[in-house]
Amino acid sequence: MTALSPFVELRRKLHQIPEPGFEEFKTQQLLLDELAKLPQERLTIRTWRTGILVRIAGTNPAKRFGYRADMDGLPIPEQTSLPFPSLHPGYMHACGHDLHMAIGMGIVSEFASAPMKDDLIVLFQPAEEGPGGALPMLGAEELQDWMPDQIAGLHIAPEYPVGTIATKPEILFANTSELFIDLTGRGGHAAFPHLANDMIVAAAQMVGQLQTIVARNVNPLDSAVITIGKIEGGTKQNIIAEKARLEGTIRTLSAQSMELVKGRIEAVVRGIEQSFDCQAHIDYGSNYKQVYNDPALTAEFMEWLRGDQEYTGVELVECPVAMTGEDFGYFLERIPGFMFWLGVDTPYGLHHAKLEPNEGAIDVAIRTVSRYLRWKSGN
Ligand SMILES: CC(=O)N[C@@H](CCC[C@H](N)C(=O)O)C(=O)O
Repeated sequence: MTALSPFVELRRKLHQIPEPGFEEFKTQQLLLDELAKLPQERLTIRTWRTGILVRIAGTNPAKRFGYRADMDGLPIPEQTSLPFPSLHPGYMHACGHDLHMAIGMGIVSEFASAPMKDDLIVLFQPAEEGPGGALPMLGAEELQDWMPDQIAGLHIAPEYPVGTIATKPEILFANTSELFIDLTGRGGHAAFPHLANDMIVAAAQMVGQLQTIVARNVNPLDSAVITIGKIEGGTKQNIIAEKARLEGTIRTLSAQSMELVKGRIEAVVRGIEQSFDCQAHIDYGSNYKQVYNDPALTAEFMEWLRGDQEYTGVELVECPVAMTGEDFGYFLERIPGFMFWLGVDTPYGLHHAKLEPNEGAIDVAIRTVSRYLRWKSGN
């Protein structure tokens, strides 16, 4: 039996301890323990909340390159057949952040042993799935004197084969806003609906009406999504529900469409309040900026990948924009750089309980990002 790469082993350990955003305590400790095993001469390690910032000093630095990996898991009960399943009931690394961190550690390890000319800052960032760690990390005191001049990040892509990298210049991922709507009416006996205001019926109406916004209000040549991923309401089958809560997310390609969609949501909610004689409260939770890849740097990276194919073995795909969100958009708003998809070849999509990414992608990413950074740094 061939030995596992240390970064595949690390991914498996991380996979077993998925944690919610800003509660990545065990994850942070595991990463700190792994960092402590590396040659320390060029490393400086800082923690920020549950995140970690690592500087790998270059041999003759003129620039600072940045690389970011996100850390949090999702509230999904795992249904994979993996021999190393989540040990945290109801939580799973179902968005690949376990691979993202293992790749980040592989990149630190590469440059800790054989530094490049320039400095490298590797950021292990909490809370990408929510409430968003990128924006507060950018404002963190710990980052200010290490702010990168250029930054990159990746996300696993179930639909591409291992060995594929997919990206594009300009917009890659959508603008996002979370959406929480609380409805309060009047509860009562199931047999006397005329004496109550049923918030289950109001919530059901609301879901249907919200779906008309994308179909009827957004320009069909633009793109938007409203997904309600969770509904809560009621206490028992023969009690009319006094309260209901809808939880969802809004995605748009333009900032203007986000404003339009929010305006229409508010109109729909006001209508429900009137027609059901109830109170509604909207909370937009956290909002992420679009992921906008720097056109020149992305084109250069794509060109480099094509030229370096015989060494990296990577197949480059110029992909379409996706309606996924990523708080990495905040890094890209401040620092020129790009994000790309990394093929992990698995039939189940992101946020699915059966997601089983092919771990062969870990070494592909470490090798490719390291080679690219050395090339950019001139060694
Ligand atoms: C890559 C990915 O799946 N990202 C998440 C980001 C979530 C943002 C926020 N919590 C929201 O739901 O709007 C995604 O769902 O796209």
